[in-house]
Amino acid sequence: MTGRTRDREVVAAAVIQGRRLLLAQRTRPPELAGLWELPGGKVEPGESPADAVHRELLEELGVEVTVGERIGADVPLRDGLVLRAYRAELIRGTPRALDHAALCWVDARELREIALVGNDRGWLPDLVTLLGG
Ligand SMILES: Nc1nc2c([nH]c(=O)n2[C@H]2C[C@H](O)[C@@H](COP(=O)(O)OP(=O)(O)OP(=O)(O)O)O2)c(=O)[nH]1
Repeated sequence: MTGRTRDREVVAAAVIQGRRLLLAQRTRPPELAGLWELPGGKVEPGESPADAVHRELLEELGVEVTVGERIGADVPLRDGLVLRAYRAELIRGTPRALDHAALCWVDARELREIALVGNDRGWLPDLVTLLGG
């Protein structure tokens, strides 16, 4: 196959309030079900990463956010996808698990102990720092 000039991006949002980070528990696919992630999803064609964070959090959590700076390193995924994390700040609504099994707010200590999806584990030091841990 030829013609792919850029990796397609998956955005993941670090929503922090006080000293806690919002995590969402995946329901699918089976190998990821039960593990915790930063909410987000694939950037659609023609969409900016910030627009994708905004759309995904509205769809998945029913909230509006403003999107901030990048966090941590790029994580290469399969099929030419690259996973990137961004800070996001809640501006309207209370997060609800519309597309996840559950949500939780974790502090730095809880974050180190929770079962994150494998691809997100490299962000732990960056996230812990943001939480003041
Ligand atoms: N949203 C999100 N996806 C992640 C994270 N870590 C990680 O490896 N992934 C992977 C899981 C999936 O293979 C892919 C994103 O899938 P998704 O199911 O959240 O995205 P989407 O809503 O656009 O999915 P779809 O309906 O098109 O399948 O990235 C993370 O922290 N957040």
